[in-house]
Amino acid sequence: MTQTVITVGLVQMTSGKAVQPNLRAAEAAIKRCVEQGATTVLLPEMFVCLGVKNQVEIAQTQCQKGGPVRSQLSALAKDFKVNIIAGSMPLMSSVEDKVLAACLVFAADGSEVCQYDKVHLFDVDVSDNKGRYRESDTFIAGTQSKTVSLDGTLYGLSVCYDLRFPELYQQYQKQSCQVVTVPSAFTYTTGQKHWLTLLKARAIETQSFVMAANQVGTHEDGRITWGQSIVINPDGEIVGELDSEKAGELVVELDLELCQKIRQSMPLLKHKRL
Ligand SMILES: O=C(O)CNC(=O)[C@H](CS)NC(=O)CCC(=O)C(=O)O
Repeated sequence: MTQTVITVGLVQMTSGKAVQPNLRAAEAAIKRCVEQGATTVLLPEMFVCLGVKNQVEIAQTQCQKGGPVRSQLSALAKDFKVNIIAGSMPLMSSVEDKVLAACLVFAADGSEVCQYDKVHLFDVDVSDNKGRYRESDTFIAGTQSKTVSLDGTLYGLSVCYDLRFPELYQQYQKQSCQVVTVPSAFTYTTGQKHWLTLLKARAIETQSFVMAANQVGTHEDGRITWGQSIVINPDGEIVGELDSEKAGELVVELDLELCQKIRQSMPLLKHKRL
């Protein structure tokens, strides 16, 4: 049945390099979200392993189909009867020694229902303690937008640096997505400057809810991420947010009728000329 008000959860965590402790932290956080009524939970980018060099090995031995990560997430979804939009994890690609940054979606019956591969790779110099980010050294870019319907709500999927490329979200607007998801590991430096503004812009432009779950704090590889996981409504207002200091969960209600109301009173899609 299609619901007009849904309850969603976002997980903000400080992922380290080892897979199992990260998975256990994600599991505990998902459980807390479900206890607060969430029926769909979003995990951040690379919740499974952040800042590692052996992504290929992790993809092959832990994130492969039927492997420990995907079986555990599937079991979690089924046991807690919750949809899980699993931020991202490294998955094998058709290119040797390169992995995809994949956002897998698990429905509440435990089935894997969608895979979105991060399209824009973060090959950027940032004035922070790390300085140089070259995601394409280990990752290969996806090429397609992806939507997924969960309990009758249509979600448009993206990951982190994708947020800076509005044309991806314009596709989700054209497909009438009600929610777009942005699991992230935004740096502290760029997050402080750009995170909120970009997320608000995407919500206002697409007239949909934006759910953004971010990594937070100082990670094992020394990098610092921004936190401030947040939900913004189609009118650009903040529905709820976490702080930029510590791990936690955010559970909020989304009134999906607001998408329709806003789209009716200001029909951006109809007014598009280019
Ligand atoms: O590499 C990993 O282990 C996890 N992946 C990430 O941290 C990714 C790629 S380096 N980070 C971003 O895309 C940050 C984007 C950002 O901060 C911005 O757009 O300003």
